[in-house]
Amino acid sequence: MNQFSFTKMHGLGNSYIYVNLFEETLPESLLSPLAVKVANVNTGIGADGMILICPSDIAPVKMRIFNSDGSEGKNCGNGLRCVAKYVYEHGIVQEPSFFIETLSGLVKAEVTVENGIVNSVTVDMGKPRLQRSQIPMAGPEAERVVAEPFEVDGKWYEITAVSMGNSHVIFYVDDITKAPVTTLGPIVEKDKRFPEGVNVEFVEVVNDHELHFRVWERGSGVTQACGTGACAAVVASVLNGKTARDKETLVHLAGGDLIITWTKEGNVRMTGPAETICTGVYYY
Ligand SMILES: N[C@@H](CCC[C@H](N)C(=O)O)C(=O)O
Repeated sequence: MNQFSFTKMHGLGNSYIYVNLFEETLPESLLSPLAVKVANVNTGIGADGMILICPSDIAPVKMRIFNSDGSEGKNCGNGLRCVAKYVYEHGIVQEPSFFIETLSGLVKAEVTVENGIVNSVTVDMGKPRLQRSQIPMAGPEAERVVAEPFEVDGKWYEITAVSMGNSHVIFYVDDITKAPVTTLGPIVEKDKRFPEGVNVEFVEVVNDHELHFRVWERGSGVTQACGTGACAAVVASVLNGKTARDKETLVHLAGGDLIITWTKEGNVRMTGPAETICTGVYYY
């Protein structure tokens, strides 16, 4: 029987099984099936997926994220904060500010430390990608998708699409408690107009610096929080004239709050917590 050591961590209830590939070796062909297995709440450990903390040629560390259905995501905001906490607390990095490589590029993390423990992380998530071809979404390539009419099963909605390295589509709702997360979410996730699938977010605007947010994640379904999704929601809200650019926006997710700013320089900064739940050994 094979085995590996893991750490289960979460950012606002968005939990993953973290495997330190500085110390462990996992065959590439098993990564996707292992993510499905460890994520299973009955027969595995139980989580929204699996995240690998890997050596990198261009940064001190690289993150790879697998959703609970085994698909590989290109970015993960809550995962980045947890990876930052892990590598700092395990001495893989010594400075409080460092780069992390993702499948969609480099991001910069800054950890806030108290008595050797990281309790908050700010990640400069880089610039949102707004052209339709960058989402990617079917239609005229160079255009942005902002308040665009979108039909599902004979009903019309307005959508805004944003890539934070991974793809997001935002629907505005009047009352977040009535958002059709589990009904519209899975249909839109697999809609053919999004050839790579999409993370589906529902947003209620509270005021020009505060949003309520719920998510149906590509490959994982309902989660308590999605960091890249919250960043995309803030960008979408600026594009739709609902919140202000270069001003902190408080995003209320099911699992807690994130502070996000789309700066005038163009980058999106996200600040929030990262927590360790437990460590253990998984047998497969
Ligand atoms: N929970 C994440 C995003 C995880 C990946 C996503 N489901 C995808 O496939 O793009 C976050 O915190 O950003």
